[in-house]
Amino acid sequence: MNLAIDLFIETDKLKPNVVNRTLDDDIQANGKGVNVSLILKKLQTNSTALGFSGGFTGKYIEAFLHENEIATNFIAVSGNTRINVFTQVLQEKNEYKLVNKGPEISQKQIYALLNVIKTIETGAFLCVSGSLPQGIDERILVEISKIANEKQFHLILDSSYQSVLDCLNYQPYLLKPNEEELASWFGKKEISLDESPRYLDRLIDLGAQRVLLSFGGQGCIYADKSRLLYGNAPKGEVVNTACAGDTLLGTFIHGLISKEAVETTLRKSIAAGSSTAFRKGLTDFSDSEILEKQIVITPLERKK
Ligand SMILES: Nc1ncnc2c1ncn2[C@@H]1O[C@H](COP(=O)(O)OP(=O)(O)O)[C@@H](O)[C@H]1O
Ligand SMILES: O=P(O)(O)OC[C@H]1O[C@](O)(COP(=O)(O)O)[C@@H](O)[C@@H]1O
Repeated sequence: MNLAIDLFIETDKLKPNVVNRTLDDDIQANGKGVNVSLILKKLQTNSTALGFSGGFTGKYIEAFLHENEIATNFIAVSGNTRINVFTQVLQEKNEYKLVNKGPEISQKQIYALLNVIKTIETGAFLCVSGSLPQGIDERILVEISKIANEKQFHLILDSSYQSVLDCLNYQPYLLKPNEEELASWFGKKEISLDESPRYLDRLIDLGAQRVLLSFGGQGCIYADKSRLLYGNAPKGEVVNTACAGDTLLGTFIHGLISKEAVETTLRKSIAAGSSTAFRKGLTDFSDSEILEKQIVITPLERKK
């Protein structure tokens, strides 16, 4: 719902109160759902991007999607679609991620989006990713889950909000937390890779049909009722981890739509996510084969 332009900056140093001249910069049409649509398109799967679009920044994203032959059905709002800033500071080896709130959305505009969602056909896939712009209560996720359950379309949720747990009553098709989100849902500071399977099992017991847990440089775990699989992440030089999760998810959704074996899809998705982490923008899948060779998919034992 919350489109974004990502401004990516590379700088040697970042010092307060002086002019910091940067080494490189790049502007990318973005937002979690937009990234999923872009990745699907690179894999020859069509989608329609939904959400709220405002001002010149919203128009830039719409134009970029159209250039890439991706359909859009955005609700126009006043104010500007946000610009998020990602700064790579070379001397520090640190990445600073500044993510803004997004424009204010009115009740009428929220209803307009819900009405679009109500027209989604049985068997289709709806991916709801990322933060909500201002004026939208997180309970909208529960409302969307209810609609998905009634209409029987496949709902994918990539969201940090606590309300995701209430969505589980409506059996969402797939959840994509990272380790921080999983920990916060269960009121914990952190959850290690080893500890995570039992929390994934709890999400499945509560109603999630499948969960894809991303673990940054440690890779990813996939869980459904019958399978629990782990894939390591390949090694490489990290350039910009923003959008790695969206790449992983977009590639995974493509695999689910194509009814590929889950082990194959998991390997391809981790490779794609890492490929995005190893460059400035989204992967073009050119290094997928090489990265996939480093990934081993291992079944994990379920602890009772
Ligand atoms: N440091 C890293 N090294 C290699 N791969 C990475 C790294 N960080 C992220 N990735 C890849 O991107 C995927 C998603 O990363 P993650 O940071 O967990 O997502 P999110 O952005 O949703 O938090 C990982 O499963 C992995 O494949
Ligand atoms: O919707 P949110 O949670 O505010 O995050 C938006 C940001 O997430 C990203 O899409 C990246 O997400 P991931 O790193 O999880 O793949 C950014 O590039 C974008 O600016």
